[in-house]
Amino acid sequence: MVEPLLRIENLVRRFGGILATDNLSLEVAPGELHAIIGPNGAGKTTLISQLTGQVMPNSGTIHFAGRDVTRLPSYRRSRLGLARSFQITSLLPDFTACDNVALAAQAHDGHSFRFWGAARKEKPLRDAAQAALKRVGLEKRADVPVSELSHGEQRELELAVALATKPQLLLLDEPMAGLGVTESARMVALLKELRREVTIVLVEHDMEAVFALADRITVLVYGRVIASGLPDAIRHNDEVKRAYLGDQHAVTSHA
Ligand SMILES: Nc1ncnc2c1ncn2[C@@H]1O[C@H](COP(=O)(O)OP(=O)(O)OP(=O)(O)O)[C@@H](O)[C@H]1O
Repeated sequence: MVEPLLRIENLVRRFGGILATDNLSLEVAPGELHAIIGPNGAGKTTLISQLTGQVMPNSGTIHFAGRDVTRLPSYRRSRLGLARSFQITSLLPDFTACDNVALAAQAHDGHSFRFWGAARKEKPLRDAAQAALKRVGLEKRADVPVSELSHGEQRELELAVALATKPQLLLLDEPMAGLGVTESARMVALLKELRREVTIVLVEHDMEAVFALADRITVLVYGRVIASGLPDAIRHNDEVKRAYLGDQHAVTSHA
């Protein structure tokens, strides 16, 4: 078997009396799109935050690209190729789309924001930003301030910001949140393109999107993995149906 790009072993994280991550183990192979689903409060965001280093586990290990990154600070993980796209928008509204991406690329290269004024005009940074914008279909919106972009475009821009750091692994926390039907379809199409180039861990409530995109799906309930496997097996898993998918969810495949 290929060495996994991400290997999580026996991860535990408590918040007071709440066990947000309960002895969780999981592997993600290179090139895979691995979806993580589960009801509200199941611990999905807490897991992603432990992968990026924003939350430290109480115990357990995280290996990324063959290295133990469990105790590494976020910026070191980012340099190794781990990027997160945020559930809550982290864009600078008064800056243009291109500036936002260039800023992310510059921060990733280890420069402080103090040099931003000069960097803004720096050609290599702007070229890298334009390339990332092109990958998400926003090249014609490069000079538009974020505040004037639609919600769907802002979500695409968040992806471009993450891509500008040239990640090996992209962690996406609810990229479909708040999107309408047309915008969601665009996002699914975009992720189908991106998944050819980068390994993705996707946290998402939109089951149509999850089943259209995922190679494998892991289901969390109360911080615990209750099932992990191919989409078809998850769809038909009785415990998953009882705990999460239920009869009210019409889980259909786009494929
Ligand atoms: N900083 C924190 N302090 C205290 N409790 C927290 C903290 N972060 C998360 N929790 C708790 O940990 C549990 C898991 O929360 P988490 O946000 O990871 O779930 P989630 O699956 O991402 O939920 P959602 O689908 O609603 O985003 C919840 O019970 C939550 O209240």
